[in-house]
Amino acid sequence: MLHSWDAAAVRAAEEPLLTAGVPLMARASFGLAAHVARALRDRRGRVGGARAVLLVGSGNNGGDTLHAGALLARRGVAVTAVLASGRVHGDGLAALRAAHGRVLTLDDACERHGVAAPVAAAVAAADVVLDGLLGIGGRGGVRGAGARLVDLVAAADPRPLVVAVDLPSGVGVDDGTRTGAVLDADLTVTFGGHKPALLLPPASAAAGRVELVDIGLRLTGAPAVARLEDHDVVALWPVPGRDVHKYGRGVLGVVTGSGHYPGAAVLSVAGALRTGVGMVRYRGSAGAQVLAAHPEVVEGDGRVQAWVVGSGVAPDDAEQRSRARDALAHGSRHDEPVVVDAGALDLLPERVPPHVILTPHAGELAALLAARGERVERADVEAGPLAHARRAHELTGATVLLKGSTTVVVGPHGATYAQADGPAWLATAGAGDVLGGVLGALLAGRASDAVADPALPAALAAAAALVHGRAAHRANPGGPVTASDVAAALPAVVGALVRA
Ligand SMILES: NC(=O)C1=CN([C@@H]2O[C@H](COP(=O)(O)OP(=O)(O)OC[C@H]3O[C@@H](n4cnc5c(N)ncnc54)[C@H](O)[C@@H]3O)[C@@H](O)[C@H]2O)[C@@H](O)CC1
Ligand SMILES: Nc1ncnc2c1ncn2[C@@H]1O[C@H](COP(=O)(O)OP(=O)(O)O)[C@@H](O)[C@H]1O
Ligand SMILES: [K+]
Repeated sequence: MLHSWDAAAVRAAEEPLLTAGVPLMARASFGLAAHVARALRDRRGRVGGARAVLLVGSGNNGGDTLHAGALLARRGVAVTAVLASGRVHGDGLAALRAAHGRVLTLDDACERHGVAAPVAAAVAAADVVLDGLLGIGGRGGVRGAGARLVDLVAAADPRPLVVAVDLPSGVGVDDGTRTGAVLDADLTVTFGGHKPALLLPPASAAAGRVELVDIGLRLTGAPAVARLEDHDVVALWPVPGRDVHKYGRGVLGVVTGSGHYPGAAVLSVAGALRTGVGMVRYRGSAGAQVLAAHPEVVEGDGRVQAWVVGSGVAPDDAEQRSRARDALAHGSRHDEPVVVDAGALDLLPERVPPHVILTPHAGELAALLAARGERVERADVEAGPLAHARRAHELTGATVLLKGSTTVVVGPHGATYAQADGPAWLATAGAGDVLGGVLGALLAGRASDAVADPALPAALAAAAALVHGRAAHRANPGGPVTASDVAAALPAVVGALVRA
């Protein structure tokens, strides 16, 4: 599992080490210089003779950058530091000057007249640019001279390699927001531990590849945001024991699809069956289509361990909405986890337990919040997925899985995941219906655990997103997929993950 820690946790871990005189900045800058040197070697065959530009802000992030620049200068790199502030890290600046690095400043005249010619020339000639404007001390986006530097580098042609120091400057460190100018990096070299912005959308898209430099921090306690990796899945998966029978594996009740959208029922059932479940009981108006596609499904009432409701349930299908409402009420009152998707999100009671899991996309989450009196539009959710998923969790009590290119999951006790496992090809109609089925199958298999441990539904939701994304890759590596292809790829993905 990949963990990330917020700025306060990182500072708390740094403090005793700094008091004890541990040279954290030397460790950070040494690791940074080593990664930059490797990237230069990969790109141009050798380190010596390369040209580097350092964008240097007023804090320790700029200090790391200046020290790394000094190390690179001693390896034969022509280093130019551009100081975006009149006040920069003194030791770092002295180290760079001692290593014969060049230093350019953006004085007041430049502030008024744009970026000075020597700066523009240095950026145009650079093989690599190190973004050390702001680190975990950044508040709001990059402003002033720094913002002009960001624009200058972003427009450079050919584009130099961009390395973000600790994290891309100006992103919301703890919430993953992106305000103002942000320089998209090819590589981020982060110190001590990942920061939430490196996992959370939309900021995570600016980080590029992320390398972690161990500077000896002891980061303990719960991470701010986690990301499941393949090897985490097996511990969460309801792998059947030798003597299990179908009812013991879990029965999933599915109330999805409608006259308008029978395909959603077929796809949600496909997701569940191919993830592995003892039995699917289908209730609803698309029974004929479901049975034609999946003869193993049982239609009608009967005992279930978990539910999936809402995918493809049309607003004017009163009968199917009433079934979904009943299932939701029953599941939230009893020990039956419920996945609530699409057409059932507006049927949610005021408060529900965390074994009710909402699976909206950004537009649906905005509508859910707006129905609860929040002034939110889809664009707001996209700009701050974590904050809005959290708000929905606080308002409803439900675990919230917010779909997107990176899927964000929020549950109780701070359980937070950000999964980025699927290709962009997965943005296709019906893919969300398959995901609902995957999650439903997992919950049916672990129903009593998911009720007993309020944080488990969030972990299972993250596992469902991981498997769903992997299945999209496997269905057609590097190319287009249909939702049916994704479902068809699930058994092999699950098999590979639980055998590993
Ligand atoms: N404390 C240490 O010894 C270590 C710190 N490290 C580095 O230090 C960084 C944190 O350093 P700092 O706490 O000095 O903070 P930063 O370097 O992130 O920046 C803080 C400075 O930027 C200014 N600032 C904040 N928001 C701004 C904005 N939007 N526009 C323009 N200026 C803004 C502040 O007034 C302050 O002067 C980490 O990200 C990491 O790179 C690492 O070297 C590890 C060790
Ligand atoms: N750009 C993207 N990259 C990767 N996955 C994506 C992207 N956009 C959407 N997805 C995923 O595709 C699925 C789309 O679901 P959804 O929007 O509910 O579609 P539908 O309602 O048609 O099934 C979700 O699992 C979502 O996380
Ligand atoms: K930075």
